[in-house]
Amino acid sequence: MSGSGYLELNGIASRYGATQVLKDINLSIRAGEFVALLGSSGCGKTTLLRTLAGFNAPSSGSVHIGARDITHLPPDKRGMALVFQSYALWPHMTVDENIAYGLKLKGVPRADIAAKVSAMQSLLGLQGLGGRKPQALSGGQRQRVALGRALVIDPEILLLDEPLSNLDARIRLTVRHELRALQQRLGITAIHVTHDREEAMVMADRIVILDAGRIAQQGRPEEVYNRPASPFVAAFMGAENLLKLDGFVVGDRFVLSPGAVHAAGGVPLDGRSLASGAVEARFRPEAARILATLDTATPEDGMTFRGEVLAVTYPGGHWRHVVRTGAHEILADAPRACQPGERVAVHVGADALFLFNLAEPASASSLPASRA
Ligand SMILES: Nc1ncnc2c1ncn2[C@@H]1O[C@H](COP(=O)(O)OP(=O)(O)OP(=O)(O)O)[C@@H](O)[C@H]1O
Repeated sequence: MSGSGYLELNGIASRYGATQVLKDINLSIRAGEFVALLGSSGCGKTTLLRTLAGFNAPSSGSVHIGARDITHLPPDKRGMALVFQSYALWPHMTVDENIAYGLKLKGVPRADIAAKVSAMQSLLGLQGLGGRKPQALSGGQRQRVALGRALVIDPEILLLDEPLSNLDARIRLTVRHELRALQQRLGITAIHVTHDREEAMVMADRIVILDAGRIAQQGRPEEVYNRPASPFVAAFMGAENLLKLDGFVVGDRFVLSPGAVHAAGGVPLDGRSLASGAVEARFRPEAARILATLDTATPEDGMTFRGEVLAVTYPGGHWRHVVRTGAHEILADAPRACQPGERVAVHVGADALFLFNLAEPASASSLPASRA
């Protein structure tokens, strides 16, 4: 074991035939922690969860719970429960029977089963539904039955594989909070697979972002959101606007060189590892501020560029502008609508500007190959 966590994954690699899916995964999870595994489709989230559950054997590496090596233990001996996206309830069984299922398999006495099932139904707000079959339940109720079936066996670790993605948007928001509150109340360790950034942000103590089978970054939600460690994480966390710029390190600042459509600017280094040369600048649409007039003195902190509004939409709460700057297009949100054809200046503050060194220098006058 390498870390001091409760659940430890060391050097986990996994393959399907010749295809390597997980590469050198090292993860140390504390008891009672809620960890979200976040990543785009096919990056290996489910494979990692199945490896934890014991359904996939890793090709190398180990899994420990405390001092116990569980790498080769069968799923039913791991003290874990898995909840799927599809709920996987038995259609011919009632709610009571579905929840009781794992207890029956364990040979728990009937009277104890009845008491535990009833307690679980109270906990999950399923009272009065015990006699119904799954098809007579709403999606949210089915999801709670699936959770009840998982939790009733008192697992040490709860594994959740996109359990909310079949719920409609409104119920999903409620169940997110219910699930998180329940996990905290029971003090259970939870690992939750999702490709939904907001879901991971609001539910998890820690987010682990996977990219092509590797951990791209892990940290508290606000850390990965505000301090993305790579262009991939920045883009995945919503900073999809991309400009390529040049700059140089002066003392504790990275100074951005002026170009044909952007003014000089800069950011405090503040722990960023940046070298003089070409950089990729990423930022979120909501971080871009459309300045009142082109004559506004350009702030030194951050970056200001000129452009032309191409299109305006109203997604709710703000106006979203497509702005052409140089040969490229970015998205910028504003509380008021600018008109297509309007010439604007756009400012992005230093805090919201994520800079990463590029291998090759970019010309300051040729702004980025950005939005696909
Ligand atoms: N049984 C299998 N045999 C071969 N390849 C597989 C198998 N299961 C998954 N894969 C491949 O392994 C890769 C990772 O799959 P995995 O299901 O872990 O991804 P994921 O991140 O959970 O994706 P999604 O969000 O779409 O569910 C994918 O390229 C997938 O096609």
